[in-house]
Amino acid sequence: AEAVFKHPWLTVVMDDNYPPYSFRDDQGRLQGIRKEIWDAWAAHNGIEVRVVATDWAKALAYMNTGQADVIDTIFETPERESLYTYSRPYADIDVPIFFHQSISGITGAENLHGFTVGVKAGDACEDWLHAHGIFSTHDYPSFGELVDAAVRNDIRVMCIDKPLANYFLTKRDAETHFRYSKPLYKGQLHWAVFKGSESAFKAVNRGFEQVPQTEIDAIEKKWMGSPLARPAAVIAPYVLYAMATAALLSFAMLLWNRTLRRRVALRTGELESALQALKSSEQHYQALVGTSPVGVFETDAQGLFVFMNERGLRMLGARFEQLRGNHWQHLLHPEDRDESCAAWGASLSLRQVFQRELRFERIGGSALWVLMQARPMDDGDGRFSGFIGTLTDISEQKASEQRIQFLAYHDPLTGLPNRLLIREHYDMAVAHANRSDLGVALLVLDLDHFKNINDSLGHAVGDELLCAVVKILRGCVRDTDTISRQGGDEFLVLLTDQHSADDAANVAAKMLERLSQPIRLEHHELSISLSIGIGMYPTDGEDFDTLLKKADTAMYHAKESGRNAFNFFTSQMNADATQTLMLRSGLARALERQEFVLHYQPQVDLETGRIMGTEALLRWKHPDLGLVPPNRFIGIAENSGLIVPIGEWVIQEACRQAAAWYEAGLPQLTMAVNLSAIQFKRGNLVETVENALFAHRIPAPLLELELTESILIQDTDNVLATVDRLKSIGVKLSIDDFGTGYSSLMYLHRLNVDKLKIDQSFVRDLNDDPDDAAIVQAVIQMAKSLKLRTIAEGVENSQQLDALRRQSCDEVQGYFLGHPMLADDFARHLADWKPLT
Ligand SMILES: Nc1nc2c(ncn2[C@@H]2O[C@@H]3COP(=O)(O)O[C@H]4[C@@H](O)[C@H](n5cnc6c(=O)[nH]c(N)nc65)O[C@@H]4COP(=O)(O)O[C@H]3[C@H]2O)c(=O)[nH]1
Repeated sequence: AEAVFKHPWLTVVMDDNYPPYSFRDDQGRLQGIRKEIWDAWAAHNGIEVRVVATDWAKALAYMNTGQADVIDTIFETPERESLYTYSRPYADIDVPIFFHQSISGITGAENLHGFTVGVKAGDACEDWLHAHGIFSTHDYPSFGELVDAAVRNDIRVMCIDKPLANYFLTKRDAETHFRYSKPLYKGQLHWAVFKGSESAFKAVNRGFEQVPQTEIDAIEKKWMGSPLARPAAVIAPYVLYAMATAALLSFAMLLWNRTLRRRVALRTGELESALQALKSSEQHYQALVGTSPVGVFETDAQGLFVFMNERGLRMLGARFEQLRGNHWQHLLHPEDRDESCAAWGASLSLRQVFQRELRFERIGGSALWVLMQARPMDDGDGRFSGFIGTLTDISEQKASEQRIQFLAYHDPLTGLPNRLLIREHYDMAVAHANRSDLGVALLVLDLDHFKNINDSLGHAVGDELLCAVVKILRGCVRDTDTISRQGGDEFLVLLTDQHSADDAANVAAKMLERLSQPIRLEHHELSISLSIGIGMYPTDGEDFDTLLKKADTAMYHAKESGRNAFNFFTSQMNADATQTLMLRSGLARALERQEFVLHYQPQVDLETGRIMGTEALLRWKHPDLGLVPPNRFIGIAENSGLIVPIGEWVIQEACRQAAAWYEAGLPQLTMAVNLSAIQFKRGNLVETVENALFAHRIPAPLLELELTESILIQDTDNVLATVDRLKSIGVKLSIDDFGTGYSSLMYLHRLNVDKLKIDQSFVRDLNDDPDDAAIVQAVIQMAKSLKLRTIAEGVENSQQLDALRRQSCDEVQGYFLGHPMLADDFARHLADWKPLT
């Protein structure tokens, strides 16, 4: 040994602060396992061992400067590997991070960033931390001081060998203030010699072989209570508790782990089979939806389509790209939109199933009837997530329903409404007539001798004829009227908006006239006539059945009176209608037959009291009816357009008469002539007037044209233009019946007229009705402010005349001053006239 070692003794250097292996007691004496083991080594080998126990850094320095043969209580680290040859380890040491209990979550080096880690200077842990990227370390000269700093809270984290920490913390009664992580690494305690001192190494090893194991075990047991292989046993009882708890915990953990694993396995199995079930149910669902005979769709919470199966797409004639992101309500047929949207809104707010028959508009625009059923869905958290539903095509069902409905209300042969439907239409027409103060006519039509055609030519020809008749009848009525077939050869016709019985008579006459032409069928040409009975609402009855009965009676009268005729139920109407017919047919030839004549009514200037003008009033000397007043035929003439040539004749004749009077030596008079609205629309009014004035050399200002308000309210721009042209010729213009219309005031400032004619309805009660008096007064004042003259018509007595004079009316006209009379009579009237005083 002496040759092997530097001296005749063995120098062993070690840490003096590494309990329980090596440390100093309160008196400063060296104590611990390693000291006693080296004592035993010395005793068994007869070689002195000088143990130099000191601060670890110094111990290293002592060794490295060659002052010791052996260094003990040393850990093997990579840095030291090249320096020493190590003995087999004699103890396993955990090196964890100890941290203050207020800190949580430190499990290893990865959590140490941001902390200053306390270490003992030169300790292997420092090397380890640096190697693992932790450089914020703070060195303490000894483990004791490191622990003291931690107990003082100077540092809160320290890296320290577990036995040491336990030893110092227990000594300082601070073990419960700290927790520790799992070991950063496990250190192993060795003794070592310098590399190259193999002989020394062997000698020391051989020396240990001399020491019986029992003795070594005894030493360790003395300091630790159990051999060193169980290092924790050395330390205070709490460590035992901790270890027991840890053991229990790890057992519990194991058990829990195992249970957990089993549970996970079980759950995984469950999930896998659920997934499998889901996959197959998804496939089922896909197959079901794909082959479903109904449309299946899904919307999101906003009502936008997110899915539609093939069938649904085919029904709608769409590709899904055309629907995606579209609100389903955009597809609704406009007529169904409002109600369907309201019903949808209600289902949504009540979270109820939506079910409704409605129409969609296909992509091409055609209508599709569907039964739509949709169920609101939620997203599992109770939030509405959209609708899922079906669309069943019910177009065929609807078509047959409509067909049944149609047949319930229509005649299958002609497609005309039957009696049920015309009855409904009647109620609507009556309601409308009441609102607009008009009448309704119900006509019963029966084809004369239709039975003969059926019997001789067969039912097929009869049917063909009926359809042809319907076509002709349709051409005689307006769209708002209704033609209905009652069966056989009988029809009903409902005429709406009837101003008078004349309207109905006109239609009936038109029907008779049109049907008087032969009807061409496929193989035959047939002549047929009609008998028509007319009932008027409200004159003849108010309810449908009463009116129908009366129209029926009237129809039989028409048949009795020789067929091919129409008949009103009321005798007066019959008479009127007959007369209208006569007038209509006679009017066309009245001009050429020179049946018209003008009567003249004087107009008196109230300032002078003289007759200064006359109004030409048309009369028709009917060969059968005698003298017909204009109110009976002007309307018919206007309807037929005959008013244009008749009106032209009036202007010519009035001018001719004015010239004749002038030539006969009568004073110059203004000649007032009435114009019809139709003359403004058709015909060349301005030219007519120019021609007449020119032909008879009448100064234009002597001709006064009377316009009615009805002229002024239609086609205003044209009327205004014509009025302007007439004015530019120089003729005078007056507004007839002023005050009876409603728009006259509006036109007054735009129309360049000369005179207002106060309607006789205001004059009639001038002295009895204060309202009329006020109106007359107002019209006169307004006219004055507009610099227009006024003439009051219908003056029948002196009281009216006086009142008008008091109100400063300019002119008067009426029976009191002279009835309308023939030209010769007028000339005499004029000659006999005594100016008013
Ligand atoms: N109760 C009563 N009536 C009086 C009195 N003085 C005159 N009359 C009547 O009142 C009507 C005045 O003519 P109007 O307002 O232009 O109303 C005229 C005019 O609008 C129209 N009319 C007459 N002649 C023509 C014409 O040549 N062409 C056009 N388009 N319409 C004409 O026929 C309407 C009726 O003419 P007439 O039957 O001649 O009826 C005339 C006249 O006979 C009176 O003191 N008391």
